[in-house]
Amino acid sequence: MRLPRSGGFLALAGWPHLAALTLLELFLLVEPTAVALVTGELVGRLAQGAAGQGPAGMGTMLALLGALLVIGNVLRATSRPLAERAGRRIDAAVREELTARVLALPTLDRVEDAVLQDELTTMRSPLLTWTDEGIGAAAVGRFRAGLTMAGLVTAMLVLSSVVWWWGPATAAVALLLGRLRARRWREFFAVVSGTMPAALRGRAWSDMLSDSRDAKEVRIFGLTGWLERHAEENIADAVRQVTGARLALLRRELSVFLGWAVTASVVYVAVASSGEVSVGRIAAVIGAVSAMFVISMSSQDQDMAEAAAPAIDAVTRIRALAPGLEPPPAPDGTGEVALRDVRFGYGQAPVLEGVTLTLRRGEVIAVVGVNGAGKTTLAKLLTGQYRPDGGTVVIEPSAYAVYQDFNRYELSAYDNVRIAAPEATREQVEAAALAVGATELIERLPRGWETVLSPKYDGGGDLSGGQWQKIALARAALAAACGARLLVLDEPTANLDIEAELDAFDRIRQVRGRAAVVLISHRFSTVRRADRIVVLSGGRITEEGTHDELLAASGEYARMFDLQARQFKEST
Ligand SMILES: Nc1ncnc2c1ncn2[C@@H]1O[C@H](COP(=O)(O)OP(=O)(O)OP(=O)(O)O)[C@@H](O)[C@H]1O
Repeated sequence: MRLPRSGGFLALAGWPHLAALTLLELFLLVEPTAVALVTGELVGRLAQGAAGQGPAGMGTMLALLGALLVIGNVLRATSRPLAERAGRRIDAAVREELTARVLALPTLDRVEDAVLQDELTTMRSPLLTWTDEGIGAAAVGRFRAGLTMAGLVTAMLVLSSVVWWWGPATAAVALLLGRLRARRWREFFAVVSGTMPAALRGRAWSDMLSDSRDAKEVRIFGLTGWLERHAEENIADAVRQVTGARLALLRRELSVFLGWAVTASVVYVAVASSGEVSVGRIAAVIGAVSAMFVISMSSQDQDMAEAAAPAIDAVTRIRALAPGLEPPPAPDGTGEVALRDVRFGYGQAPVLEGVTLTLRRGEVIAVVGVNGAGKTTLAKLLTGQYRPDGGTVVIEPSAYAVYQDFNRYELSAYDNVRIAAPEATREQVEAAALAVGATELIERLPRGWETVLSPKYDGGGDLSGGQWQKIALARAALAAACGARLLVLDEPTANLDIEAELDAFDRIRQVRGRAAVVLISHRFSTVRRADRIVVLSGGRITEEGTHDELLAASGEYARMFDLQARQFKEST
């Protein structure tokens, strides 16, 4: 069942490559038998010469043999790079296709899907394929393995020219031993695949030892020994299983080789006792048996296909898992982004239920609620990263969001801001930084705007949590300046001190233009300045209004506000 699938991958190498590879491989497969035939003929004529009949046509035969050997060696040297190139082209095409498929997934929940992530890990894992180019190498390998049949047929014809049944009999043994060997390799790779989860777990543990993000806590809490123990436990178990399987494979390989030795010996004895007098034919038969042995046993290509089988299966499943979805509904021309009676949950239990919310252009809406109330989920629904389970969300296509865990790109400060609107001009980028008060901190960096924001780079710099948030706010300001109609700010100022947060909030208000701003924050000093405040509780919007209206209503908002105000007074 695997053949058509790898055949499908093969086409990705491109027809010119495949045609060149086919011609070259066919020549190389027929070449050992042709060399055997010409050598046999040459030896025969030499024997005739020794018998006094004169070495007729020796020059031509020698030239032919020389040409075969030279061309064979040149093409053999070309064959591997050509096959590798074809394999790499296939890998590149598969990567491109899968990346496009995952990027085309309209919602984040599909990308986060555990099954999809597992399949992607399996597909990429060099542990499975033992090479970075597994699928390509496998598809080309299987193709080359198919071509070996041509070599087998040629060698078979030579053997049958002496005694008709020798050819089919030897070829049958060759095929049988080849299949046996392939099955052993399949068993071996099944063991390797089985150890994948443990090996990946072990790698995850050991990655924590060297990952710079984890290094701080690993050292502070003295976790090195603990992590090493877990890494070793998982990896040692995987290595033990693979080593055992490898030893078993070696033993079985030996028996296959012995099988061949016996077959070759039988043919040689049969030739010797057949009364065949032509030295040339004897040499050709010996050459043909050797060629058959080489062809059926050098099945690395076949092995490669076995190794990559799980990766090929994973790609097939990813293709099935990640079909395109209908695009979300676009704004209906009223200029309003809206959630209507929305229901959403990550699993069985709903996180949001019956949520209806309309955002007006230029309005600042604050969303408040206790931890886990569903504020971030609401933000992700608004920007179309999740699809609701029920109700409708009208998505604003030109939205920009800054989440709590916004990306800290290992790029220059300039690119870290510009990334919000890659088409922005230098003036716009600098104006956005100025608007949120980030200019000074950027200009103080070792190379100013060109400083890479990562200490991993020579001349790179790092920023404090609050400074990073100013970069993220500059992105939002730039997006607004470049036409974003919706800004979602999910706790973008949590690391700023109160004064800096109020200042940042005022600045965002100033630059928002016609964009609606959704601000998620736990700080009521900022929240109270929003045009409208919604309270999320138990998955529903329980209160909605201005700060004064909500205080007057004496509901949950008023309670949370009082609590925070009291704490603030007590601490000052
Ligand atoms: N990717 C996810 N997969 C599964 N459950 C999730 C996921 N993200 C959030 N949740 C769950 O959904 C609920 C709402 O989470 P959400 O992050 O929206 O809350 P929040 O109000 O933003 O909380 P916080 O104030 O702590 O940031 C929580 O119970 C959380 O555990």
